[in-house]
Amino acid sequence: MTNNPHISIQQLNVTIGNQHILKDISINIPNKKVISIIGPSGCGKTTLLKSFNRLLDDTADVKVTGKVLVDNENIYDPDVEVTHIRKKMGLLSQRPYPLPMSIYDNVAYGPRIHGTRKKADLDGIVETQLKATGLWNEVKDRLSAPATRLSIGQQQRLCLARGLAVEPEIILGDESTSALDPVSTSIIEDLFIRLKEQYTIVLVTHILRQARRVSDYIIFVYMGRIIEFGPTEELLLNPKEELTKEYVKGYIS
Ligand SMILES: Nc1ncnc2c1ncn2[C@@H]1O[C@H](COP(=O)(O)OP(=O)(O)OP(=O)(O)O)[C@@H](O)[C@H]1O
Repeated sequence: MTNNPHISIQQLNVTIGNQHILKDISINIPNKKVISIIGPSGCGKTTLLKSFNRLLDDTADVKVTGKVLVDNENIYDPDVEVTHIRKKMGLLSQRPYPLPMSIYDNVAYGPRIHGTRKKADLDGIVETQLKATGLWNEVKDRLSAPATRLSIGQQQRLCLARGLAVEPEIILGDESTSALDPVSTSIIEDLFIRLKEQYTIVLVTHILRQARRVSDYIIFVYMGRIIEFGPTEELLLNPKEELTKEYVKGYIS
């Protein structure tokens, strides 16, 4: 599983102020799988996810040491361009944040920034990505309507379509169904499962049932350290470490 990792984290340590948040993290994230990061509140899940696309750069008083190799390139090398890294990754946050513009323009936004100008090309991208996220039939007759008129679940799928439109390789999700109703949650989960044919997907989730439904592998984090990493069923049903056992006990019983 780790022969050809998409993301390889080596001796990553993150300190914010005088708090040591992530401690000696080393892990290989396999290509084109869904990986869930689980663990108790405050253990460092979001910080770990943010380290993948250098979103921690925006945090005051942060110190990052170690390496995060994406496609064998250390994204923390001083000469690496952050925009180049971010283009490889789409981030889906807890709540959908559609841009204050039409449905069409939300999806076309990224490609336009990256230089796609022709209407026919943009039309093609918009249709492809709205289809990929199962929205096309729901919105094809109102592409020029404001994105904010969509339901929250539709907005989250639109944000996913917007991210996919710049052709990332990796999708990062930070509790990206936590604001959604069960039906929309299930649609997004199904999308993750489908999209892993093309993308590596790393999700932070509090919901162990969701981790079981969607992921191939699970990373269990506790107090800033990776305690266990393994195939989903194995980690949830037959964990090796006592701490993992304790954490998943509630889920099993
Ligand atoms: N910008 C920041 N400034 C100071 N401390 C921070 C900052 N961001 C995160 N932390 C601290 O880092 C630790 C890990 O936070 P993080 O958000 O990564 O945890 P989490 O596991 O995702 O938590 P939750 O499940 O509650 O979202 C926490 O103690 C948090 O208070």
